[in-house]
Amino acid sequence: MAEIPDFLSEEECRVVVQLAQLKGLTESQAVGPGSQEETADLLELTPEEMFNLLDLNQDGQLQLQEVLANSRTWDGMWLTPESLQGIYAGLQADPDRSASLIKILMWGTPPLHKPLTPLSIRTPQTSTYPLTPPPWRPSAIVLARWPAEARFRRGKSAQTAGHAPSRQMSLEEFKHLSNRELWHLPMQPGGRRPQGVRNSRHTWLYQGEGAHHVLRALRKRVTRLTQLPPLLVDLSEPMQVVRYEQGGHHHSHHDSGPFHHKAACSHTRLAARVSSLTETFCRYITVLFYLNSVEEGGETTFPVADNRTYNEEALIQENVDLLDTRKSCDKGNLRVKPTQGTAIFWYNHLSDGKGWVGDLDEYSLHGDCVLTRGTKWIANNWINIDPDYQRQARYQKLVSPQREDCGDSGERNPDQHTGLHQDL
Ligand SMILES: O=C(O)CCC(=O)C(=O)O
Ligand SMILES: [Fe+2]
Repeated sequence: MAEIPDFLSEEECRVVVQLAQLKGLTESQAVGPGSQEETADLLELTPEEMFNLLDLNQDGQLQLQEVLANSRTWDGMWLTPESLQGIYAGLQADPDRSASLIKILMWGTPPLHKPLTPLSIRTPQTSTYPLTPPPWRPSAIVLARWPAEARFRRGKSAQTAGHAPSRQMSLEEFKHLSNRELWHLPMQPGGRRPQGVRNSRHTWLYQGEGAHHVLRALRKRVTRLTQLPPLLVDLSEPMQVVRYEQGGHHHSHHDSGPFHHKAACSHTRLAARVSSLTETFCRYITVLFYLNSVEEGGETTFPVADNRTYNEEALIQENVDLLDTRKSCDKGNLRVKPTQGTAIFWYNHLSDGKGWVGDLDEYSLHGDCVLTRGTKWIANNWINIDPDYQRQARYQKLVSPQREDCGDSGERNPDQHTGLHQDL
């Protein structure tokens, strides 16, 4: 991780904050105190419409697999194929796990998934991409309730094929899950409403042609900082601006997902020409700007930075959960105090050794400590690169054929990409 003081001027910070306010900020995570009813109201879908959306093969029955395939949850979390398989197996073996599953699927916060460590849920993402379709939200609940409901029949086709019996649900059965039930959220112990992975508001600011000159200048500066080809930076996500109020926090997470050939990257999904079960953000680099100096709390924490080994189990030990930034920020290895104009940046992936993006760097785990006084404004610039070189190349070709001369599109031998990856 590198810290760069005065990466932005005071004036630039002010402009970015104002542009974000002008655009309007939305709740970063809808699951949170008081949000349940509001979200239910927002979703204007009849049970038929919802069923139809979930019924991917349009056979008039909802297979468990179809619900799993739509298991995108709040806060943009996607489950890895391994996790899905684990959940699938877990559901069939032990229906009583449904209560914990609700927690995982709804929040994905490590403190809440403790009872389910064998399932190895490890893909909490940071934020909802602007295009996230709301209809997927209830699917997590449907899935969570799946084993608990007595109404499900066993899938005939799976049985006759000699596989483990799979359950499926008809529209009539689906309708029995009333709207209230669909939106049911379990309380935390003590009757408290659930706390989200993240407690903030955010918006997205486009930085391409026609955007405010400050935003465009920042994009250019990020290009110079990362020394990546401009096209890669230009084709990345827009700038995300986040505002935390007092009490705001963001539990520790990875900005990018672990790489699976079976999973598509959100940004190259359309070009991937594969129907994949899961999708993940592929964010090679994070550049985070502090837009104001924070009065108290709100540090960015890197709980395992510089650790010699990374062990997921060791993150949660003896009542200390290093991932819970509400409780354990003081136990992490590295904390950065937000200072206006400072940028920090880090790689979320390792090199594949051939000059391209490799595995997720688990040490890039980070979060935001609770803001104890004042307001905190930050902005994120994520540089998206698909660890699958051919998919990235296809994507670039598809979205910017006129820019092939930039030297980063077209089919090339992946072994030849020396110079693109910047090692720490
Ligand atoms: O607010 C911070 O300091 C960290 C934010 C973060 O990690 C994110 O938005 O992904
Ligand atoms: Fe993050």
